[in-house]
Amino acid sequence: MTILVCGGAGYIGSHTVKVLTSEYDVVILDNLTTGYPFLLNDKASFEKGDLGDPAVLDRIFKKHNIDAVFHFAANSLVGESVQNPLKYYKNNVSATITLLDKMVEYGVNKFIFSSTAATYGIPDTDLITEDTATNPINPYGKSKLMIEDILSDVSDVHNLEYVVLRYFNAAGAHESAEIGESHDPETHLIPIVLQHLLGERKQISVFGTDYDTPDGTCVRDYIHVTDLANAHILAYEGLVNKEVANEVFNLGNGAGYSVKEIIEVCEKVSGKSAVIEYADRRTGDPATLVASSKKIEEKLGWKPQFDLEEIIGSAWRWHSKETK
Ligand SMILES: NC(=O)c1ccc[n+]([C@@H]2O[C@H](COP(=O)([O-])OP(=O)(O)OC[C@H]3O[C@@H](n4cnc5c(N)ncnc54)[C@H](O)[C@@H]3O)[C@@H](O)[C@H]2O)c1
Ligand SMILES: O=c1ccn([C@@H]2O[C@H](COP(=O)(O)OP(=O)(O)O[C@H]3O[C@H](CO)[C@H](O)[C@H](O)[C@H]3O)[C@@H](O)[C@H]2O)c(=O)[nH]1
Repeated sequence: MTILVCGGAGYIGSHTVKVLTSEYDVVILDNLTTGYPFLLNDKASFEKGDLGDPAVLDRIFKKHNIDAVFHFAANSLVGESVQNPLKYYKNNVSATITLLDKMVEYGVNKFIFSSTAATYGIPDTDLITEDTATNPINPYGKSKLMIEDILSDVSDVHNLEYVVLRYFNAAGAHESAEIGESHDPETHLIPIVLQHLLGERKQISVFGTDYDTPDGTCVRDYIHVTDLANAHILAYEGLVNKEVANEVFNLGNGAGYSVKEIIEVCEKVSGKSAVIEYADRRTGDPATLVASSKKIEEKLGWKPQFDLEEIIGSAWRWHSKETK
């Protein structure tokens, strides 16, 4: 079995490739716009190119006997998506349509799609299930929901089966500390706090202290990147074994932690104290986003293996190594 991983030189894609290569042949397609050569895996073939380019896809589908596509490649900065919506609709929607078109043409009929909690917008519940209404409030979340809708329509008339995985807050690094989270600019809380504790940033800003949460700061559901990687493999095997088809699943730990709590755990793990600036709210941040992942537990037996301290511990080992 050969799996094409679009975006395999990025954060979550590279961790999934690491798990996948123990059992499957892997081809990575990446244009290295936000991914890095050092995240590429020696055991996988690498095709440099853009998934919006039909000629690149022709080359790959002719050269490799692809059985399934895992699609991580996207732009995913919420603020940037508001400033530059066309970039998001072009890369996240248009390029994905090109990919789906070529999959249909070449008869590649299994697809695992990276979606996001941002599809829910500002939900009116504290525990989000897949039945919670989707109401994205920025072009990034909208672009992901558009692909979810397109997948549903395409699978009605073509031989294409898919699983949509809506990740909550991906965090942590591989246990080897060989790969970990690398974004430039980094906007995610945990790497920012750890980079500060390693002396790379003067201070950290807490965006908003007046939310309707126990300590006034935003609550999120942090999920280890290896747990996300494992969910992809279960989803793929579920498609192959006909246990699931054309389903949407949340992926989170089911526990919410506030920004203040995250900083405290980072301080505990690192043994260092943070310099904190309390700042205004960041536009578009919902107060609380916590996932119910009961559906994927019941249908595919997925269960997260890592708790918050393990997530932050693995990230700390990665960032400490990266800083040396
Ligand atoms: N990081 C999170 O917390 C999070 C949460 C929810 C959803 N997601 C989704 O998960 C996926 C992976 O996120 P990540 O944090 O690993 O991002 P990332 O930026 O590290 O990885 C994306 C990869 O895709 C590549 N890429 C982008 N556009 C491409 C194109 N047109 N052609 C070829 N390659 C292209 C980039 O070079 C990069 O290697 C994204 O789809 C993102 O929207 C991430
Ligand atoms: O320097 C910082 C960075 C973040 N935060 C806060 O920490 C929380 C988590 O922020 P992140 O940026 O780490 O994560 P988000 O919850 O904003 O983003 C996650 O969910 C989004 C959808 O809601 C996207 O899917 C995104 O890729 C994913 O990481 C938020 O309340 C944010 O305001 C700070 O206080 N200071």
